[in-house]
Amino acid sequence: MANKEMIKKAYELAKEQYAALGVDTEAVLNKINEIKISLHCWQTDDVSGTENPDGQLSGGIQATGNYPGKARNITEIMADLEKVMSLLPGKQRVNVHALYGDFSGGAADRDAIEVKHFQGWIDWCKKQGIGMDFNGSFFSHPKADSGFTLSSKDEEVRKFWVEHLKRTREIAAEVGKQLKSPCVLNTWIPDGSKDTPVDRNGMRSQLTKSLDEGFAAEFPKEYMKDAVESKVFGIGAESMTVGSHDYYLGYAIKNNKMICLDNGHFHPTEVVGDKISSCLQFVDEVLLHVTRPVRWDSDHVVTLNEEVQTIASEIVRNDFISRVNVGLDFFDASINRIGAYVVGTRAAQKAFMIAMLEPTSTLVKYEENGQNFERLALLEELKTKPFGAVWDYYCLQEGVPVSEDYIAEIQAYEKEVLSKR
Ligand SMILES: C[C@H](O)[C@H](O)[C@@H](O)C(=O)CO
Ligand SMILES: [Mn+2]
Repeated sequence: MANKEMIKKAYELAKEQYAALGVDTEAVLNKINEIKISLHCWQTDDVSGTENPDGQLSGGIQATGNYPGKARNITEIMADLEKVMSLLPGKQRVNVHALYGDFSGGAADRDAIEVKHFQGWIDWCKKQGIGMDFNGSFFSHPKADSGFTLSSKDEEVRKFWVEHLKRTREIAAEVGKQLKSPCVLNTWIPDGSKDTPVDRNGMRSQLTKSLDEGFAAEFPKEYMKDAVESKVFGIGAESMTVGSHDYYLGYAIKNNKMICLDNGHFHPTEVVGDKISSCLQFVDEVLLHVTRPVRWDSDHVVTLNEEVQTIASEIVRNDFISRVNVGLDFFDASINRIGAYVVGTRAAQKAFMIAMLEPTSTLVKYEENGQNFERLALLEELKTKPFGAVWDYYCLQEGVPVSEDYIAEIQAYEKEVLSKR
C-alpha cells in the first residue's frame, strides 16, 4: 500500500527538479484534468453488444481470448465502467456503439434505432457527471455480410445503412443536448475487398453519395460533431479499403468533418502523432482512437510507448487540447477487462502528463538555433526525470489508487463480481 508521506516527499523533490528546467508541476496538476479520455464501452464485452450478444463479430475486426467475467448486459457494462472510472484520476467520457442500445422493450434494427434505446445511457452519464460519445455500428449484421455497407451497389443495402447513419446523428444530437456536452459521432465502415477490385472508383462514389445523404441534416455543433474514420485494411478486406485515409481526409476537409485517426489503421511505419498537426491545418478538430497495434490492427491494450507519447506530446506542445478529441479503441479478451481499461487509460493519461512536464520552449529554442545536440540531449534526459512522483501525487490528490495499488482492487472485483458471471 502506497505511503502518503513518501509520495508527498517524492513529489516535493520532483517539483524542484522540474522547476530547475522551468516546468511548474502545480500548473501541470491543474492542466491534466483538461484531458478527458472517452472510454469505449466495447472493451467490457469483446464488442459483442447488447443487440445480439451471441452473434458473430464481423467487419474484419477480432477480439481474441476468452478470459472469464465479460459483461453480459447493459447493467453489467455500466457497473464495470463505474468500477473502471473509480480507479482513474480525473473525469472521463463514455463512448457507446449503436449496437449497445437497450432493446429490452423490443428489437429495433439498425435503421430503426431511436433515442429511447439510448436514454438509459444518457441518464447514466448524467448521473456520472460525464459526457457521452457515439458510433454507428456498420458491422455484425447480415446486411454487412457482403463486405459493403455505405459503399454498396445494392441500393436496398446502401439505403439501409444511410438510414442507420441518419439515425445515429439524430441520437448523437440528443445525447449532446441532454448532457450539455457535444457528442462526438464517429462513423467507421468496414467496406473493402478481399481480392483486388476493379471498380474502386465506383465503390468510393457510392460512399460519397451515401455520406452526403447521411450528413445532409445540420445539427448544432454544441450538440454533436461528426467524425469519419479511415483504415488501411481489415481481416477479409486485405486488398482494398473503400474508406482509406486519402478518401476520408479529403471528405473531412471538403465537408468540415473531423477525421478520426486510429493508430492501428495505418501502415506500421506511419506515425499518427505526426499526422495531427498536418490534419489540423485544414480541419477544425480531429478524433483519435488510441490503441496498440501489434503487427496488425490487433487492438492490444494501450501502453506508455513511444507512439502514444508522440501523440500526447504533439497535442500538448501545440496547445491542441481543445481541438483533439481523445478516445480509446482496444479490446483484449485475454485478460481481466477492467484491468485492461485501467492500464490502457492510465497509460494514455501518463503520456499527457509527461508531455506537460516538458520544457517545450527551451527545446524549440534549441531547434530554432540549430542546436540539435542540445535538443537531443535534453529530450533524452527528460525520459528519466521523476515523472512517476508527479503522477503518484496526482493519483493521491484525486483519491484513486496510487501506482500499482489498483491491481488489488481489480483482483477483489474479479473475485466478488466477475467470477460470479
Ligand atoms: C469497434 C471498432 O474497433 C471501431 O468501431 C472502429 O473504430 C475500428 O477501429 C475498426 O477497426
Ligand atoms: Mn477505431
